[in-house]
Amino acid sequence: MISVRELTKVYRQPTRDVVAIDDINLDIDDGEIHGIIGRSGAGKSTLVRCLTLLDRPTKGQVIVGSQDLTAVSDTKLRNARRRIGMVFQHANLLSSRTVAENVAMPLEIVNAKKAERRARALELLELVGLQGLEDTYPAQLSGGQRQRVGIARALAADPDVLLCDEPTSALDPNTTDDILTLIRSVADRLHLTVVVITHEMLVVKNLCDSVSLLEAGKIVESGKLSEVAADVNSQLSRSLLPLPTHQPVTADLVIEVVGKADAVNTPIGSTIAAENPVTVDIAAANIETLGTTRFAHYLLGINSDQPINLTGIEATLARHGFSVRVRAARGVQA
Ligand SMILES: Nc1ncnc2c1ncn2[C@@H]1O[C@H](COP(=O)(O)OP(=O)(O)OP(=O)(O)O)[C@@H](O)[C@H]1O
Repeated sequence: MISVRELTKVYRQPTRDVVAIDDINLDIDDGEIHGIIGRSGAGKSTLVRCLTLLDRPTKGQVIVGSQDLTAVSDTKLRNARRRIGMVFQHANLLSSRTVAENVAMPLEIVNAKKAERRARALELLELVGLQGLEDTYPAQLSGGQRQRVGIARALAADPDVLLCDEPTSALDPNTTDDILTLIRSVADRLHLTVVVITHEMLVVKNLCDSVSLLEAGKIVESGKLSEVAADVNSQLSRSLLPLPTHQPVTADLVIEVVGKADAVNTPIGSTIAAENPVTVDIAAANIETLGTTRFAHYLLGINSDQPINLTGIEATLARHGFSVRVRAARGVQA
């Protein structure tokens, strides 16, 4: 379990203070993959540095397992940090060292014997699918292979937590998919808790169990992927299940609805019209699988020759687990 409590980082500048991280609270369960998504300047890099205590937070706690990293002395911190393996955007491998030597570097710091380092490196290289490449040099590898070496190196000291900072931002789409699949499989096999910092929704969609949205140093939304996706009012839901471009909708009532795609047996329009005296047009739709669940996001234009009972429509949709957001209403009963 990782717990972040009231984490705050203020950079004091001569003319003003910059609050880069603003009172963040977060709990990540053991074995969970949690994505923290934010735009440029949201505070992602600062958060990574504070989580690893490379930068001392101004206030707050970072608790890994039962150890409060903010409470340990600088000398003990080096040991405590070994529980967190780091994966970066660029693997930053040493070009003068072989792949196996790069993987084993964290073990040099703890004075592991040469044979032990080599054995561990070979084991990890097999885990990340690079068996046979142990004696090659980084320059002989592709970007994706170098990132695999970076992941193996992050696992060398047997961490409990993997902290991935923009792990796929420098990779092409196919290699991104491969690396995300690899992170998922090593996390499952080694029962790691993973924190992924990213600006790419694709990473959240394809890798994470839960997600937080970071904006101006604050977490403004957070939850299990399936929960945030199902909430039509959440910004994350709109990014996870974006509607395709569509014509402007003119109708008495225009609503967006999100829910589990398999929760309705008949098309959504028939489901609503069966219980309400209205006609329903689907103006746009997106059905996507997140984790193991298929979600549907619809934009619906609803018309009737009598005043529309919005509460009745919401009740029908709620019974099927759909959340509703009203975009425009002009023929709706008060
Ligand atoms: N050392 C520093 N001194 C002063 N301000 C800083 C410092 N580091 C970061 N900041 C400020 O803190 C805020 C968050 O920056 P940070 O680099 O953490 O964001 P980010 O989400 O990682 O952005 P990017 O994706 O562009 O790297 C920004 O306003 C930035 O200008």
